[in-house]
Amino acid sequence: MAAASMIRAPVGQNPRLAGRGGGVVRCSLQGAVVGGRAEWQSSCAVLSSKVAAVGAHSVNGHVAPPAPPQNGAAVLDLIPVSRIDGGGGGVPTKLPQPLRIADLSPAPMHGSQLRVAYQGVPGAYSEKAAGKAYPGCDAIPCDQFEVAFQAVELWIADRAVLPVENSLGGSIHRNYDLLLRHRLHIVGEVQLPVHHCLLALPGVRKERLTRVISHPQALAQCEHTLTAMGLNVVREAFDDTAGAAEYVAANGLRDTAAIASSRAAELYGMEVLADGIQDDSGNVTRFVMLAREPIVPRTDRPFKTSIVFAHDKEGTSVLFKVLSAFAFRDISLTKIESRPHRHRPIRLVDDANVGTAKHFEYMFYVDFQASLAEPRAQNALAEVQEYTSFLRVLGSYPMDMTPMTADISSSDPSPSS
Ligand SMILES: O=C(O)C(=O)C[C@]1(C(=O)O)C=C[C@@H](O)C=C1
Repeated sequence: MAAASMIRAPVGQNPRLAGRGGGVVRCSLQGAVVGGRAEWQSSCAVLSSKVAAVGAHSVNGHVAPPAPPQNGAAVLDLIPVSRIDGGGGGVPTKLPQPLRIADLSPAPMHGSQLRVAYQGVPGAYSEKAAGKAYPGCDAIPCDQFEVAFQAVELWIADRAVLPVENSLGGSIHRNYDLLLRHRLHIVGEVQLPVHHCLLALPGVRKERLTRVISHPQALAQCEHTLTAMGLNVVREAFDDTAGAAEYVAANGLRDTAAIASSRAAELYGMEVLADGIQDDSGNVTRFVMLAREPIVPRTDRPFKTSIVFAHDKEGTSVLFKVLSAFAFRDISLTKIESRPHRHRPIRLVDDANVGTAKHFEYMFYVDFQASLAEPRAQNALAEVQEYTSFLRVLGSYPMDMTPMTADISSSDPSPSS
């Protein structure tokens, strides 16, 4: 898997920089807004999500087609952007490259050279998950989940691989919300064993540490082990695990450790103070693979289908009826998640005698173990539609059947949809 340039949000939209009030910011990256998009003095290329939002489609000097073709669109090459001189000189160290014939060829559908967006920087677990999902792909780091969604929508990437749940930390709610807000399809899943290390600058001893930084999920997954190690120090959230390691290294922080992977230690010149610090040795994160088009569901291997629905009727029986539509057909549910209904978060129910009751309204996300190609799944969904006011199939895709103990670098390359 080749590393690629990073896609970043502009200063105003970057949660790493916004509202932290002296918290963790990555001082190694000097922010500047140039020509309507933010660029940082770093080795990474930058695409602002603001630019993406207004549809400028400018990537490192290249302009993507405003209305991408439906099939086999050209995928533009990401090259390092011009760097911004700290003194304001703005001397570009690398100019935009001319488009080549190869840049105009249709996006490959399998494996090598597929451009896969993930959230984080090289060394993040999401990068590893992208490599498991699409061996040999070009992994494209993005600074936010939302940017990874947009990168696929704007044809800058062919796929996105994003975490949705962890065996210790639970659901990654942000991605559930984004799945609903965007129109991408789930085309596969990968489950990645997550093995955390405590990283510090070479020569730093544990006793000197006053702070541990990492992704909130990683901090949660190591909470008890850190305490058992006597590390009752400040724990601070960072955008991703590898980014935390990079930050400690770039700023020479000798009082701060990061929780990240051993690959992050190698990449950023950090020392592993402790290995395997997750609270459970079977710590696993599940990622979904997203694409612009759905895959054709099949029945020759185990499939999972993910749906989201809402109902506008009162009472709990709707949920019961929906779930029984699967139970009666012997379809196992593997996951159920509820999120606040964005457009109608509260329902007021007037009761003449007692007053006004206020109920929260929810969107329900359900994963079930069947392919949409199976009549029993189609019938279950037809029934669910009768009970619900809104129903969307997020995807029907092959289940990740890789043994948990397998070394993913040598494992069966899973579904490459
Ligand atoms: O920060 C990273 O390295 C990530 O890839 C993100 C992430 C997550 O969002 O859950 C992925 C896997 C681990 O559970 C910890 C963090």
